[in-house]
Amino acid sequence: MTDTFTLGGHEFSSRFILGSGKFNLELVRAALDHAGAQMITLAVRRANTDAPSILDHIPAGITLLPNTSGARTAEEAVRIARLARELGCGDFVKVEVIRDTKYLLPDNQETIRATEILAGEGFVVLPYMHPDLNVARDLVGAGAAAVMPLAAPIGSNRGLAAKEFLQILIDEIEVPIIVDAGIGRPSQACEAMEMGATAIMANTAIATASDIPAMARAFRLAIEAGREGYLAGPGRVLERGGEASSPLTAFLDEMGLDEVPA
Ligand SMILES: CC(=O)[C@@H](O)[C@H](O)COP(=O)(O)O
Repeated sequence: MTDTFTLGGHEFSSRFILGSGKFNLELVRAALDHAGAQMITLAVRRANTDAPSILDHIPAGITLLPNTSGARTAEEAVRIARLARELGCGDFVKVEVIRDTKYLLPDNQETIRATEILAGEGFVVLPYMHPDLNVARDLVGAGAAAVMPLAAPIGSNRGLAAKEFLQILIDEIEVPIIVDAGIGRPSQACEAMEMGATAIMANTAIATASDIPAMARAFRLAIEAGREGYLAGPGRVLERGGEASSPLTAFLDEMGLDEVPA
């Protein structure tokens, strides 16, 4: 049975999504051919101005995820999302509302407002958010199809800085959790998947690698390994100072023996 997840009625088997902060054709090709991406984000402001458009290089069958990057308020995000739809980019939208220009952290409150309006207009809304349980619940209540909490600031390659809070969302929120931003290494993507994330969005880690196709492939393998590890149900971890055990101890216990017979 294939292990898939569904967003807005579309089924995805790939759990890697290419982000669009740094965008070029080599990266798009690597994401498709080596990372197996089935969804690629697109900054609408670029789709609107680039000549030739990056849109010409995304094959049919790949789901476009236009984002609202550049928006500083809910209203601006809504306007960008509507423009994306008019440009023929489909009904998916990644809501990004960012007022802070230093750390590029999302404005959770404006993101909730934009999500509510766009979900009401029939968009499949995937909001980029700072990982906060109350906000995630509000986003689900506002109609989000998934939530996209950051792992660390965008473009930082710093990994799972928000790990504790991501785990709370994974444990408590019923829509897919797509860990976005800051994932810098395949091992970090693997760890997020082992924690139970639904999928990973990454951009900078691959875009800034020395060998882009090789890093794209490494991400695919890491995400698949993490997912398999999660599904396999990782074994328990002993508390520090806990009693160590080995297969031999268990065997001796079963035999009712304290030590190996002479
Ligand atoms: C919010 C945003 O722009 C992200 O989608 C970004 O594209 C991915 O983050 P990284 O560049 O840190 O991987």
